[in-house]
Amino acid sequence: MNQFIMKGGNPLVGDVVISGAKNAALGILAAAIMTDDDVIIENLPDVRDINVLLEAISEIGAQVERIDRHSVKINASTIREVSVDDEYIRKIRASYYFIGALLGKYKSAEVPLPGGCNIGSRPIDQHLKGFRALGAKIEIDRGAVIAHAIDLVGSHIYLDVVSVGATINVMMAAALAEGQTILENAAKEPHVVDVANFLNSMGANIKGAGTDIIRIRGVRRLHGTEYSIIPDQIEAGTFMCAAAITRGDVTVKNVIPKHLEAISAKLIEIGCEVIEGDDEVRVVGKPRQHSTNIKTLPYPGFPTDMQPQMAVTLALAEGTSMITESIFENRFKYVDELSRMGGNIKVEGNVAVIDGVKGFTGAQVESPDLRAGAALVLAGLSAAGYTVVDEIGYIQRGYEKFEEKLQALGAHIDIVDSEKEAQKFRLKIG
Ligand SMILES: CC(=O)N[C@H]1[C@@H](OP(=O)(O)OP(=O)(O)OC[C@H]2O[C@@H](n3ccc(=O)[nH]c3=O)[C@H](O)[C@@H]2O)O[C@H](CO)[C@@H](O)[C@@H]1O
Ligand SMILES: C=C(OP(=O)(O)O)C(=O)O
Repeated sequence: MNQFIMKGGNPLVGDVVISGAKNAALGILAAAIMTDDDVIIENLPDVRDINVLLEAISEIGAQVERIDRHSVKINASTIREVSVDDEYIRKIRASYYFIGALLGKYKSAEVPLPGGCNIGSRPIDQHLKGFRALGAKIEIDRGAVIAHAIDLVGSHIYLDVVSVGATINVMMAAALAEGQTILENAAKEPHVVDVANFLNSMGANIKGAGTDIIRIRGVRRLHGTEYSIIPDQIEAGTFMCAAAITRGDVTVKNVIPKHLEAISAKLIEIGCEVIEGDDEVRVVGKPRQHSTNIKTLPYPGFPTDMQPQMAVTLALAEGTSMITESIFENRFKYVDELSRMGGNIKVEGNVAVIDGVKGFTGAQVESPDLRAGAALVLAGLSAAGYTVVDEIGYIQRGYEKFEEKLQALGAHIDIVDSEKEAQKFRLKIG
């Protein structure tokens, strides 16, 4: 029963080095099985979802060699089966990337329907529509997607909704199809571009990633590569909000400031100082921060994965803010937990109306999902007294050594697994 325990009130001050992007790494690791050569991947975040995916890659017969905590060598020439399944892989979202990767390479895949955070209904109809357009036969049988093709042939595919997962998945399968695929209404997220760059470094011919039309000319085979993953936009944004929430002064390092523009713009709007460098962004929180309105949108809009952290920031700003969640309908589950700490947020449909309060008070709360959990930790860091956040497994799916990075910025936070340890923490902090 691991929990985060923290005593709030310290402004966070200092530098934090951002890890590799989880959501890019998940696509890249799956794509790494599309060649029989060695693939070396660097700047992998050491988080649970990545470790689950690596385990699954090794279970289907590929060789996975850890070079160090953040690098891995994969050789998939020994893959013996195209059926991926275990109790952990069912729980993560990115298991769906095995469909595109295996279908592209072996023209056959059997993968359980994906899990991931329970943030709304998360269909994969657009992924399947794309695979079918490439010539695959798809069935859903006993909770698994079963996909087969004699040959994959390039096609013109229009995605009905902008989907990160469908864009990456179809791009992977099309990379080894015959002829050209044109993917319209594609997602433009930095991780889509990173997976495309990775595939191109393996010999794929993908043009236009980062725009809404991606052209993929299929190649016969992909070769080995060495590739370093981009920094995590959402981890960086989370620490930027931590600076604002605690009225601190934090420089997030090893980032691509362009990827953070939507977040920086909102922090500037509420009165924070945001100073961009080449590969760092410094956020200086101000005693008086004010309200604003936000609508989550596909990139370059404001990311849904930053919505809870920004809501906590606005919950401590003067005035009334509105957040419209337009991607996932069930992403306000932190609201009840935050109200235990004194937050004043009302949700109607996909809109949260946030009345700023002067401060939070510590409480015992439960993390409902990954980003909501991180947001509650940020709330606890500003709250008077002690806060305990339960169900931290969600948070560990996507944040590497969250407590250590926060401690280095001066936060009083730790992980404890018993009341005795919690008591020890309280005695130490006083
Ligand atoms: C592992 C990973 O990278 N997860 C990210 C990915 O999730 P995920 O890939 O699940 O999200 P999508 O971009 O696919 O979903 C966007 C919207 O499209 C809808 N949709 C999606 C696919 C489909 O076939 N049909 C359909 O209707 C979804 O319900 C949602 O409303 O992008 C989300 C949006 O940036 C992020 O919140 C997640 O962190
Ligand atoms: C929602 C997220 O992850 P997943 O899609 O894996 O559930 C996330 O990274 O915020």
